[in-house]
Amino acid sequence: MRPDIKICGLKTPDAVDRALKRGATHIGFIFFEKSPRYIEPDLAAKLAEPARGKAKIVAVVVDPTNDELDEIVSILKPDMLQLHGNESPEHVLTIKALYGLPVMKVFSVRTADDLKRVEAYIGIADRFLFDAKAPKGSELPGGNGISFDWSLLSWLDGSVDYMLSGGLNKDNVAEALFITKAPGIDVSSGVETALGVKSVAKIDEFFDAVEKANAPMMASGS
Ligand SMILES: O=C(O)c1ccccc1N[C@@H]1O[C@H](COP(=O)(O)O)[C@@H](O)[C@H]1O
Repeated sequence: MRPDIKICGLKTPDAVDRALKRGATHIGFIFFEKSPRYIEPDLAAKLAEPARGKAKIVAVVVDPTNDELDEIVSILKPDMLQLHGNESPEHVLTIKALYGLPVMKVFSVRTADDLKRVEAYIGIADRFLFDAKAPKGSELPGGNGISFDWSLLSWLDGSVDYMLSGGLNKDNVAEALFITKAPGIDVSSGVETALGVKSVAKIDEFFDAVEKANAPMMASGS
């Protein structure tokens, strides 16, 4: 089965259109002001309109205040919140109770120990997202185009529903899927020509690579 595919950090109608045409299951908008992918909620709401009912609209936030969430949720009306900061299990529960939206909680991974934190969120977060740890000095908690050791995910309980992210691109996504069998994948900088600039050609190449990786094996010699 093809994994869920999230294209994140969208800022233009052509990139949204191409992601939807290629069958993205999720599209993400970044509400972290230091990011080159930051977007105002009202522009995100306009861009998201053609996606409603076709792909899940995901609002990506980092240790958000209730005021920030009030604004984003009321204007964008997302289908899901991606919590990309250090939100505690209690904070995740509070956010879910306040907004009634499913939450994808992000974990930054460098070693197997980083996966131990997941346990405290089981039954609380609706989905998990595993990203690489940001390099020292980076202002961005995500969107750094860096991968982690995908084999670490073999330590996860098989029932954990997650998306894999961090430095995925057309050249490595097949290997990432082969190693992890991830039920979902998420890409941002891997489909950009410059920081924050999405490329429809690169979006196409990414989907082509996933489809190729996912195609049934042809019986050799037949
Ligand atoms: O993309 C950003 O600028 C960003 C900012 C703040 C939090 C998350 C962000 N992006 C997320 O990072 C991962 C991986 O991105 P990449 O493919 O390695 O560039 C993805 O989940 C984005 O949602």
